[in-house]
Amino acid sequence: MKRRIAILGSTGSIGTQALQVIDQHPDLFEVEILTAGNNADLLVQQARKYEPNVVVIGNEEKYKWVCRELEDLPVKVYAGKEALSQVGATGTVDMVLVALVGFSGLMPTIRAIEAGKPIALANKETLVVAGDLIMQLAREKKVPVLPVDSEHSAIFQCLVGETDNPLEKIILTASGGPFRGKNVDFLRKVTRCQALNHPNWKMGDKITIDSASLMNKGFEAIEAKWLFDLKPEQIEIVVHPQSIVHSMIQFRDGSIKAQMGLPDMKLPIQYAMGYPRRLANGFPRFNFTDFPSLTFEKADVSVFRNLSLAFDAMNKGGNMPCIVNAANEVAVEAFLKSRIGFVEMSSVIEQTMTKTSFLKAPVFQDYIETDKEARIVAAEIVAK
Ligand SMILES: NC(=O)C1=CN([C@@H]2O[C@H](COP(=O)(O)OP(=O)(O)OC[C@H]3O[C@@H](n4cnc5c(N)ncnc54)[C@H](OP(=O)(O)O)[C@@H]3O)[C@@H](O)[C@H]2O)C=CC1
Ligand SMILES: CC(=O)[C@@H](O)[C@H](O)COP(=O)(O)O
Ligand SMILES: [Mn+2]
Repeated sequence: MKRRIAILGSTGSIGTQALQVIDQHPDLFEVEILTAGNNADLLVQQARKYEPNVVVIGNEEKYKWVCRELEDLPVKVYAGKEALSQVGATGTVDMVLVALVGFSGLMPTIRAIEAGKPIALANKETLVVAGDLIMQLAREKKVPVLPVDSEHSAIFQCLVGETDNPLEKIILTASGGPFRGKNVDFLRKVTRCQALNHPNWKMGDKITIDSASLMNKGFEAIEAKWLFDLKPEQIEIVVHPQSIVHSMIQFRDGSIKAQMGLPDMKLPIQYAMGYPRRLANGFPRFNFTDFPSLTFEKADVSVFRNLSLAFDAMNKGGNMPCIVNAANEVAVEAFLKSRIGFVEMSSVIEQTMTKTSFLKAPVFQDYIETDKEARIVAAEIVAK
């Protein structure tokens, strides 16, 4: 039986690569649902090629156009936020790949878990915002949350066969982004274009800026805490500019296991979609002699302050990571629109952390309220 996949965010970097994985394995996977935010053109092209049962366009103004373009196909078309949240829970879906960006991934993930659907999770912000709630719900519903993020997929792969061996720590690798080795004065002047020029990965704009500011690595630490049930002090960050070692785990005897390969998201996407099987593929192979020097260095948190802000939030707990996520989304958008500079993103986040109501033990509705409040606070700081 083919595994029927819902791809939430099919028009993005992860979504389009997931479709390339499916192209490699037409005998194993079937596209059941595709969703887009604004990119109706690409959604329609994808729907014509993969003939899913359902498509959802986030932007309701494009609903009629998508309906017209697909009227000759037996595809159900829906639009809007509520449809996006519900669609993963559809009965015919076997697995939901959450490839949405930011807070928008939270509700669809919750609804899919509630419906008992295995999750392939690319959307790290969902775990940053409400990792306690998501993992608790997944345990209750006995639903696997399979990491797609390359570092977490690496750790997950290293953990296979190690259930009785507790971890001493994990070592998350960071490329260091386009500004590795630069100082704050340099960062003050960087442009949107420079920040979007990631050295190793071609990704969506938001995560690319997060990689440049190292917020991505801070978020990945929080993501790892929840996925692998770790204490903050068990999470180490190491800058590895070649992005070949995707991450490592260290056991109590000091032994370290690493997962390696070329920087290509199709592998972790395929691993999650095919889990527990490793599927054959024709993706390019890593060759050691092409990379005679794999290097490792410390992250400079005095320059890349977002990394320590994320660790502060993880240590503080409660709704603080949710506050940081909201502030970061506002700050990244403002930077991309050239309303604030690169370094100012950290100030917006830091101030939002002190000005938004802190809750030690938030419940679901608190996360929704916190997200709203923190966005207002951050937007006011940006406006000033
Ligand atoms: N790209 C990568 O290599 C990696 C990404 N990730 C994570 O995966 C997630 C996706 O990243 P990436 O693919 O790069 O992002 P992209 O920006 O490339 O794609 C995001 C997708 O989500 C859709 N979308 C965005 N906002 C909304 C919204 N409000 N409502 C409905 N749909 C929306 C977009 O639709 P449209 O374009 O049609 O508007 C698009 O399909 C992120 O959480 C990221 O951190 C993790 C590891 C690696
Ligand atoms: C591909 C992937 O998983 C990204 O999250 C990647 O980690 C970004 O690179 P950085 O290490 O520069 O953040
Ligand atoms: Mn990653």
